[in-house]
Amino acid sequence: MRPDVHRWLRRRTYSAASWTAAGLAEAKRAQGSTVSVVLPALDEEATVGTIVRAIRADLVERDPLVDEVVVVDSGSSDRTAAVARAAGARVVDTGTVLPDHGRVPGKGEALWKALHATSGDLVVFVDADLVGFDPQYVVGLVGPLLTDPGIGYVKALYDRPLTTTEGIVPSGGGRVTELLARPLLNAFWPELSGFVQPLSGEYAGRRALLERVPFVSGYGVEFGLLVDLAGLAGVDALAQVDLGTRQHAHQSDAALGRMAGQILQTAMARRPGAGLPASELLQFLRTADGVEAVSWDVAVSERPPMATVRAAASGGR
Ligand SMILES: O=c1ccn([C@@H]2O[C@H](COP(=O)(O)OP(=O)(O)O[C@H]3O[C@H](CO)[C@@H](O)[C@H](O)[C@H]3O)[C@@H](O)[C@H]2O)c(=O)[nH]1
Ligand SMILES: O=C(O)[C@H](O)COP(=O)(O)O
Repeated sequence: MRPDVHRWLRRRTYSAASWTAAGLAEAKRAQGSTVSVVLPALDEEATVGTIVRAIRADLVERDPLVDEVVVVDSGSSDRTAAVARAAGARVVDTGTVLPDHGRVPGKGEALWKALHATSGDLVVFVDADLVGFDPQYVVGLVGPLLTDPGIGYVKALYDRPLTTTEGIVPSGGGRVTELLARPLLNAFWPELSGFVQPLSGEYAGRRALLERVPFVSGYGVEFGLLVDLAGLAGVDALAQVDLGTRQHAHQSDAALGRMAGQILQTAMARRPGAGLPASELLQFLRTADGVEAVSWDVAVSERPPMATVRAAASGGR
C-alpha cells in the first residue's frame, strides 16, 4: 500500500460511535454554525417518512444538532412529497429551484439544487431509500466536521448487504463500486484508494467547499465530488466515517450498467494526463476492529500477436 494512503487511512478514518448527538449539538452551538440535512428522493414514499421522522425526533427535537431537514423531490410520481411533508420535512421540487437553469434529470441535479435551496454551514446528504436508517449516521458524518477544522468533506463507509429473493448476501452489495468505481479510482487517483465506499450516498461537507465545485448530474455526482474536492482541498481535508451497516433498495443489473456508464463519463472527463494507470488495487475486509485494506496487483501483460511470434521463430522465412 502507498505510504500516503496508509497514513490517510489511519488519520482520517473515524467511527460514528465516537460522538453523541448531545455533544455535537453543544459543539455546533459554541461555534455558531448550522446544519442542513438533505434527502434526494425519486419515488421513495415507502422509506422517506421513516427517515425524516427519525432525524426530527432525535436530532431536531431531542438534541438540536440539525437545523433543517429538506427533501428534494426530483420528479416523483408517487406520494413522496406528501409523506415527507407529513413527517416534518420541508419539501423542495427541483423544478422550482433556479428555474432559469432548466431541469436536468437525475440525482446530481437534485443535490446541486438542494445546495441553493438550503442554508446550513454544513450540508449532510442522506439517500431517501435507506432501510433501517439510524440517526447516528448523521451524527457520525458531522462529527469530524464539528471537531476538526482541517476536515471539509466526510464520506460514509459501511458494510453493504445484498438483499435477494433467496435471502441476504452479507457483503454482496455495492456492485458498481466493486466492479467499476474502485478499480477506476485506484488506477487513476490512487491517492484516493483508501475510500472504502467511494459511491456512498451519505456524506457531509462544508458549504464553503461544496459551493466551489461542479455537481455532475445523474449518478456521476459522488465520483465527481470526491475527485474534485480532493483536487480543491487536498486529500487530508477529506475523511471517512464507519457507520456499520447500510441497506437500501437495489436497482437491476441493467440500471446499474447505466449508472456505471455515467460514472465512466465523469471519470474520463477528469482523467489526469495520459500516464499509465497504477496497478495496485486496494479492497477492504470487515474485521473485529473496523476494516482492513488488502492490496492486489492487477497489472496485466500484453503478449504480442502470435503471427509476430511465429515470424520470429521461423526467422522471417
Ligand atoms: O433521478 C434521481 C435518482 C435518484 N434519486 C435519489 O437518490 C438516492 C440514491 O439513488 P439510488 O437509485 O438509490 O442509488 P443507488 O443504487 O443506491 O446508488 C449508489 O451509487 C450512486 C452513484 O454514486 C449514488 O448516487 C447513490 O447514493 C448510492 O447509494 C435515492 O434517494 C433516490 O430516490 C433522485 O433523487 N433522483
Ligand atoms: O453503489 C453501488 O455500487 C451501486 O449502488 C450498487 O449497489 P448494490 O449492489 O448494493 O445494489
